[in-house]
Amino acid sequence: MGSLGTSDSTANSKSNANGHASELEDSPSTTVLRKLLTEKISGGMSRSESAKRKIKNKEKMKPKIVTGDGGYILEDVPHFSDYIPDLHSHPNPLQDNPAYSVVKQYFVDVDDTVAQKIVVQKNSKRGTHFRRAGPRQKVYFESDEVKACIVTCGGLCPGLNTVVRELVCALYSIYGVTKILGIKGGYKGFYSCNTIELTPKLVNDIHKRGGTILGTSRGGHDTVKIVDAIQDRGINQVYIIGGDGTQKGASIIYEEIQRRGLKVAVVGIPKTIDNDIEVIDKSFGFDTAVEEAQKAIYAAHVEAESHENGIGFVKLMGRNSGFLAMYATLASRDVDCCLIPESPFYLEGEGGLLEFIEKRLKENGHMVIVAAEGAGQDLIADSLRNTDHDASGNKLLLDVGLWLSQKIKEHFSGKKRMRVNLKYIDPTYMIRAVPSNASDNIYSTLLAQSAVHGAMAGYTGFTVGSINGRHAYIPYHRITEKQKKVVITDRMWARLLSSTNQPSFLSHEFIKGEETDLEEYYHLDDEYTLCNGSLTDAIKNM
Ligand SMILES: Nc1ncnc2c1ncn2[C@@H]1O[C@H](COP(=O)(O)OP(=O)(O)O)[C@@H](O)[C@H]1O
Ligand SMILES: O=P(O)(O)OC[C@H]1O[C@](O)(COP(=O)(O)O)[C@@H](O)[C@@H]1O
Ligand SMILES: [Mg+2]
Repeated sequence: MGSLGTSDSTANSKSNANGHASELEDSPSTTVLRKLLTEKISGGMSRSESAKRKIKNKEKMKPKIVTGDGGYILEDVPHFSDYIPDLHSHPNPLQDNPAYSVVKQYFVDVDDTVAQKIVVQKNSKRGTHFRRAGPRQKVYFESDEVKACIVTCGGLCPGLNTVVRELVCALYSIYGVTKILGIKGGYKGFYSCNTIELTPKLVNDIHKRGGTILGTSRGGHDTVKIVDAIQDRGINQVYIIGGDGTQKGASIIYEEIQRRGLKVAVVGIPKTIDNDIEVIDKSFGFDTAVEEAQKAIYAAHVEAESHENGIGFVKLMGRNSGFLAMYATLASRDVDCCLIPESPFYLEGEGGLLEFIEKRLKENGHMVIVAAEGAGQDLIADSLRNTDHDASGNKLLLDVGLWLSQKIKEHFSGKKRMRVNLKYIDPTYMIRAVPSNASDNIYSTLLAQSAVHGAMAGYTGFTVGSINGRHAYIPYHRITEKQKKVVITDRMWARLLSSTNQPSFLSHEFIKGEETDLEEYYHLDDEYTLCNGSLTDAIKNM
C-alpha cells in the first residue's frame, strides 16, 4: 500500500533506454534526467518559485469549499492555478473542430455546477454542488505539450476497454494530442512494466472485447515509485480507471504530485460492478452486469421450475454493497429471495430464512434465491474463521453460495425430511468478463470525454461521474471517504421486498439494538435521521 514519500526518497523506479521502467537503483544520469523533466513539467521554475509553490501547496491541500447564498455549497476540485504561479492558458482547439461547428454553445459556463440533491422543498437549503464537467474556453496545455497515460486497476468490469478507447479518441480528435501511453498491469505497471503507445488505430475495436487491453492488478501502489515514473517519462496527464481502492490510490498520487509542484493532471474514472462508489449515480459496467446476471437467474429459474421442490441459487458479486443483486432481482421478477450484505438475516426459527424457503416451496413448488457474495458473512464467520485479505487489502470473503446451499440441503434432508433439489450457479466472473452493452458504451464515452475536458482545462485531483444525470468533477475525498451501500430503509429496498415478498429477516435482538449502532450499520448521516425521524422506528415498521 502506498505511503506519502518525498521526491528525494531512496525508493526508485527508473527508465531504461527506451523510456521503459525497470526496478533499478537511481544512477546519477537518471537523477539529472528527472531534474530536467521536473523542470520541463513545472515550466522551468526557479528554486524560489518552486519553494513558493510548495508553500502554496500546503495551504491548498485542504478541500476547496465555496459557499454562496441560500446555503449553496460548492465542493470544488483543485486547479493548477491553486499551486502553480504564472500559468499560461490557450484557446480551446475545440472551437475549430468541424464536428462541433454547429454546436450553439461549445463551452460550459465557468460558474456551472451540478446539485447533489435535486428533490427539494420550498425552504430547503441549496446544498452541495459539484463543478459541472465539460469543455472550457481556455485550456492549460498546448496539444503537442501533452503526454498522457492511462492505467486500469482493480477487478475487471464491462466497459474498461471502451473508456480506454474513448480517452484515446477524445485526446486525439478533440485536442490533437498524439502522445498517449498505456500503463500495463495496474499501478505496479508504472514502475515494473513496459508501456504501450496508444493510437486511435490500435484501440479502434477494443470496446467489442471484455477485460482491459492494458491488464490490471491489485496491490502494488507505491506512491513514490509511481510519481517518480510519471516524472521520468515526462507524463503530464494521468487517467486512472478503477474502483474505490483505485481512487484512494489516485488521491495519494495527486497529493504527491501537488507536493512536488508538478503540472500533472490526475484524473480518476470510477469503475466497479459493485456500484459502491459514493456520490455518482452509478459506475460504468453496472447496467451490463445487471443485464448479464439475468441469464444466470433465468437458468436458475428454469432448473428450479423443472424439479419438485426445486431451488435455484445464484451468487452475484457485491463485496460490501448489494446493488447488483438488488437490481438483478428487480429486473428479473423470477426471484423469491434476495440476500445482500446490508440486510442481515438468520437461518433458524420463526421469521428465519429456512422457514421462508419451506413456505415458498409449499406454495409454489420451487423458488429462486439470489445472494450477493458479501451477504451473511457474519453467519459464516461464526462457523469458519477467515481473516485473509487480497493484495489491495480487501477482505477475502467466504463462499456464501456453497455454505448456504449446504445449510439448506442439510436442513431439509435432516429433521424436515423434505426432498429439495438445489442447483447452485456461480456466474460471477462470467458477468465481469463481458463487453459493455450499448448504454454502458455511451456512458463510458461521455465519462472519458468529460475526463479529458477537465484535464485540458487545468483541473486535477478529481473523479468524473454522473450526478443526477449531469456529468461533474468530484474531489477525491468525497469519493473515498466511504463506500456507497444499499440503504435498507430506502424505498428501493422496499420495492424489492414487495416484489419478492420476502420477509425483512431482521431479528428481534437486532431491532432492540442501540440506535446509534444501527445508524452506523446503515451508514446513515444526521440529515437522514433528522428528515426521517427515528431509525429504530423505521426498521420496526418494515
Ligand atoms: N487505501 C489505498 N491507498 C493507496 N492505494 C490503494 C488503496 N486501496 C487500494 N489501493 C490500490 O488501488 C488498486 C486497486 O484497488 P482494489 O481495492 O483492488 O480495487 P478497486 O479499485 O476496484 O476497488 C490496487 O493497486 C491497490 O493497491
Ligand atoms: O477475484 P478478484 O479479482 O479479486 O475480484 C473479486 C471482487 O471484484 C469485484 O467484482 C469488484 O471489486 P472492485 O471493483 O473493488 O475491484 C467484487 O465484487 C469481488 O469481490
Ligand atoms: Mg473496490
